[in-house]
Amino acid sequence: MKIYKEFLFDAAHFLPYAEEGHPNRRMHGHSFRVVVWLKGKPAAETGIVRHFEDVEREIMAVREKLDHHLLNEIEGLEFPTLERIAAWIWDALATPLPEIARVEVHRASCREGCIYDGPEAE
Ligand SMILES: Nc1nc2c(c(=O)[nH]1)N=C([C@H](O)[C@H](O)COP(=O)(O)OP(=O)(O)OP(=O)(O)O)CN2
Ligand SMILES: [Zn+2]
Repeated sequence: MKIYKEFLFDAAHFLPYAEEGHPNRRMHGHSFRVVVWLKGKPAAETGIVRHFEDVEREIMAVREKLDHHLLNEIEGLEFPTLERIAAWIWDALATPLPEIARVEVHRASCREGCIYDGPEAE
């Protein structure tokens, strides 16, 4: 069974590999919506896979590191594409939430997104 929790963040970034003069190379901002999925068997005694309070605490700690930051300045996000952001969030949550099964990062304004099912699914 899978459960999910969403969070939103806003951040600035630029894509250093873009051509000189390309808008992607200039610093700009986006609003992101992230969906974190956890997979497991609900415990017989509680009926839950993982308490949403635990999930909320961990994803808010991650959100704190991303929201209103320049993503390029964050270690591991020097090339802050949707793909890198999804993998970075996975890596940040994999230890505290080992039931993690998927990270979705959506950028609604561009109708774009990325789904990452972890390193073993690559
Ligand atoms: N595969 C990917 N390609 C691109 C990514 C990415 O993360 N993965 N990111 C970008 C840039 O972030 C770019 O800003 C997105 O550009 P674009 O789709 O042109 O959207 P806008 O910046 O115009 O969107 P707003 O509506 O202004 O938010 C490029 N490629
Ligand atoms: Zn961008």
